[in-house]
Amino acid sequence: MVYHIPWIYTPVRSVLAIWHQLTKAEIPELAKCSVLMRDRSRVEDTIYAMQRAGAGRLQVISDFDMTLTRFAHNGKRVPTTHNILDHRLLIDEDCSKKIRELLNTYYPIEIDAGRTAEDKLPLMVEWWTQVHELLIQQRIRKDLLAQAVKESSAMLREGYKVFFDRLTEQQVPLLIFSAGVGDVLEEVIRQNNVFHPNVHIISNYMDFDQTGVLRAFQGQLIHTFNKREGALSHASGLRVLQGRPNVLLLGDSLGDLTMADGVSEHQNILTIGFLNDQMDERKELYVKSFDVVLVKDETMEVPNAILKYITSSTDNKLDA
Ligand SMILES: Nc1ccn([C@@H]2O[C@H](COP(=O)(O)O)[C@@H](O)[C@H]2O)c(=O)n1
Repeated sequence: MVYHIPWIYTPVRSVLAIWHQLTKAEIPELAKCSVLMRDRSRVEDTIYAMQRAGAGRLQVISDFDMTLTRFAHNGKRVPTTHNILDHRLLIDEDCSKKIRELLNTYYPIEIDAGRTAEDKLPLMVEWWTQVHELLIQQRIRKDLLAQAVKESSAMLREGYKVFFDRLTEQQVPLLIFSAGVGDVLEEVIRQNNVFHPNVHIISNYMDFDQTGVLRAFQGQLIHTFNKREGALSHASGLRVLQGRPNVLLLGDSLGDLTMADGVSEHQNILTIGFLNDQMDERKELYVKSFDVVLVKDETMEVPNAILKYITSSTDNKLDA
């Protein structure tokens, strides 16, 4: 009502604005020049609302390849979970050549800013299906996967340990939702000592026969642009995620934005997108689509700072 009295309107608004500023999230990492935001105020309000709700109401949903793992290191591409399988122990030269040709054909399509997701979808199915067929023909042995991962240049982003450990300490579930290969993904996080009990994975898992030889892939294929289906069929059923309406979502592809579609009665969703490749072509689209965009940032610095802020109220309670 006071708002209807003009002379009181401005002071009340100013006091409210100052109060808002004072109580807003203070995260200096958001001021880095690699951080882009369409609406900084909305980002801060969302983070603040999540902080007030606390760690007990939070879940984190993250993509894996090129989101939790680096895109490049020392100027060289870091392998995805599929590419880790391109190892002499697992596949022969001819298969390796074919898989690389497919990557060179389809990866540019996956990241093409000029094509729609609908347009890309059948082509992604083609890519994944052909590669999985080739891998099955190679009769890959389960017992050799760990060694292939060990000898690969797979690398999680700098600051990954802080990220995984913080979530574990705060008992926040982490759902890794990946169109990569689940068995390889598990091995990467196991070898980095962060496969904690709060980590849940939805991915393409291999199906081995009794002798431990790859014979198929389990369940419905997950590729970059059908994560919504997986979110509705698998993630929505995960009991550990129930009663956690606030979501911190991390991805590197626009398809990753649908990973939280299975969260019922969500309250606050903050999306963070790593823009690793084709920066100039995709910047505008990413800023429109993700709340926070991290341009060519190989670290977990910003997600860690946001996470620390959101879970800081629980820290205080634990200290008390
Ligand atoms: N044969 C393939 C198929 C896909 N990729 C890449 O893996 C990424 C999928 O995994 P997410 O954890 O990011 O969902 C995807 O972005 C493809 O570029 C591949 O390298 N080889």
